[in-house]
Amino acid sequence: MSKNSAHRGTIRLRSAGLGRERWDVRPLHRRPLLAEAVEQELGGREGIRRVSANPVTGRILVHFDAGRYSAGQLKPHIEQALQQALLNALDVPQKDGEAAVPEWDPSFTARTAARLLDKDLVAVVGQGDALGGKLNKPVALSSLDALLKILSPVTLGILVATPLSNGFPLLAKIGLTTKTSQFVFLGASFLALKTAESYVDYRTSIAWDQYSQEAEKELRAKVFDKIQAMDSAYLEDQTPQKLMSIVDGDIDKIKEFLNFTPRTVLRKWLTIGVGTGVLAVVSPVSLLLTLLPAPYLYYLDREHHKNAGRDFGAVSIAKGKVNHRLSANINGAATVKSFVAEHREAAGLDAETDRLRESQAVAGKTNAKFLSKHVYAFTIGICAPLVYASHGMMSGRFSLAEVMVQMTLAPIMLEASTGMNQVQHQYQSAQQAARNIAELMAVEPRIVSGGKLLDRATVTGAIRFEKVDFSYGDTEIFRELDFAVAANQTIGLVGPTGSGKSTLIKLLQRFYDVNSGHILLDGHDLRDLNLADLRGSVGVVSQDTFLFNTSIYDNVLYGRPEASREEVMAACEAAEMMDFVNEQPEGFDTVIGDRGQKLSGGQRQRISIARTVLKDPAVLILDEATSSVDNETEAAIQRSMARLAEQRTTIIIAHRLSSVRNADCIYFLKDGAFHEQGTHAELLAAAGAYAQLWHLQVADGTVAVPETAQ
Ligand SMILES: Nc1ncnc2c1ncn2[C@@H]1O[C@H](COP(=O)(O)OP(=O)(O)OP(=O)(O)O)[C@@H](O)[C@H]1O
Repeated sequence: MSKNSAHRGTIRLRSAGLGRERWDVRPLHRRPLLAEAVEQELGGREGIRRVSANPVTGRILVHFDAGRYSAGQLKPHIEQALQQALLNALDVPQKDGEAAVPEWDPSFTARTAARLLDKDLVAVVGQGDALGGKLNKPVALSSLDALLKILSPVTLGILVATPLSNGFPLLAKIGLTTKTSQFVFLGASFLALKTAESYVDYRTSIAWDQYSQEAEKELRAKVFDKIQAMDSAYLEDQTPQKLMSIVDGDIDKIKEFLNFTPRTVLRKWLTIGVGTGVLAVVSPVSLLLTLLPAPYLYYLDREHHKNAGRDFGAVSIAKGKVNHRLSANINGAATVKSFVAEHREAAGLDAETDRLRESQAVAGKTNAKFLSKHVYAFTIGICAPLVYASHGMMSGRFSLAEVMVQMTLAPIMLEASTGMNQVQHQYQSAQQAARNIAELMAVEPRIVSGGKLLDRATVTGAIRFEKVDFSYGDTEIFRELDFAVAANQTIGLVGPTGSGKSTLIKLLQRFYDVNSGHILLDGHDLRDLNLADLRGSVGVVSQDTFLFNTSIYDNVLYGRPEASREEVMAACEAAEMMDFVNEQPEGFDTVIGDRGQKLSGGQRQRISIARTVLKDPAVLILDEATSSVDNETEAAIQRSMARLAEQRTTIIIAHRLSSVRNADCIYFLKDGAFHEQGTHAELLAAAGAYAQLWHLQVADGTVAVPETAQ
């Protein structure tokens, strides 16, 4: 058979219309990365307008200029795109200017695709030689374990046959001439083998556990480091659930795979290998009969996997819906109660649990059906070699010992030859998990620390924006923005929602880099500065305070972990939080709940201020820090913030203008540019947008001010 005919159908035209064709491209099946790469490769070719590759179906839909290609002419382009995508993925070096593989070679693609599958898993799990080397011990123990598991039942079989046998010449050769001595020897050997098996079994489990746990630990640390190093643009694009599913679910899948799959495969192959060797000597016919039912059992297994996948998928969806409703009800308990919706919610839950029960019943039936079929086929399957062996004994072809060997080996080998679907499933699931991890690890953070160190104690906090252009993707936010804040000055940033105030602060902390222009801190371009020094010099108190589910004390200490207890206390005094801390049941040791939900907005805000006081940054940013509290609490918080603002550069962002009234300069930002700037008095006198907003807020009571201040 020629190489090409062996791979006929790898790429096949499925349907065609004017300017569009759908192709079956088998190597894309279940390979999302490859599908994506082929989309790019093919999409870049002349006359191709749009390509969508579907890794679930292994099909590719191509829209093209009808005048450029006629029906079926796309095949060589798909072939080349596929091959090129594989070469790129494998980093195969290309000769200068030459196409890497000029001719389509399906067997190359099949081989390369197989390597590509391994590549992700190996790259993710391998992590250099360290873990690879640590495989020796579990592999050796597993092999020994598998060997013992097959030797002990065979020994038992021979032991049982001893009283009715004529004695074993092999044992006679080592001096065991009587049946009794052979019986005792075989009994002792069986006991020794079983004892060894039990011990080795235990050591094997531990060795694989250790191996997989170490892999999990290293992997989790690497993924966590990677996420920590990612820039804001990337993180804002991801949902927390997606990252959590990688850090948690995908790493778990790889751990489970490493813990169980290699040892299962080893055991199966060794059992089949050794069993085949022994049976081939005792009786090749018996070997054949033993393995005869294996393909049918494999088929049963495969069908079951398909059906179970479908049915248990439905169970998992139904379960997800029940859980979702339960968690929405628990989290939104107050809303449910206030709308007196308990009965409605209970009825909804009832319907969901009914659907769950129905789907579980279907899945249970599928399982039971499979089990009974499997047991039936298995039992009938092992009958054939056993009947053959018994008949052989009657006709004098086999001794009882030989029959016993066949009887013990047949079920063990048959069992070993089934269940490969499960192994395959575990492999595929680990592969997908490895792909997700590999994708994450391949993302390069765009914000990289500069080399210039800053002495945080001597930073003055002078800030300058020079002709700063910035956009989120295509959305332009700032164009040639210029402004400066002198050291120790306090400025206010106000303006309508969406005008770019928070973006300016993100740029100042280098969560994003400017498109062009410069932002300088103490005369240094932020991109040149060591990132930790830069961020250590800037402190932010925002409306969106994130607190950890630990004690009040630990949350404040987060600002500067090396601070002394006295320093923490002083920071808390400055934030005027001692009164409320003393009212808590356990004072500073009170644990404040997830995100600090056991505290009020104002109390959370004060912890956030104390944390920033402790950090003692040269530049202080107050981003809507008092927007969620009442006027009285605002006044108290502002006192603390005023203390915090002394001797440092402060930027106050606020919608409530009373928060910025005392600033040295107030900037009114609109559509990414400063429309007005000046002191409160100057801006009121100018009677522009700021003054208008101020009068509005005074009129509706948003700000409470003495008459003289108006
Ligand atoms: N991560 C992001 N990706 C894309 N666009 C963004 C992102 N963050 C903000 N924007 C957009 O940039 C513009 C400025 O947003 P920004 O948060 O800086 O405004 P703001 O003045 O702080 O608004 P507010 O007063 O409501 O907090 C808005 O149009 C917003 O939709």
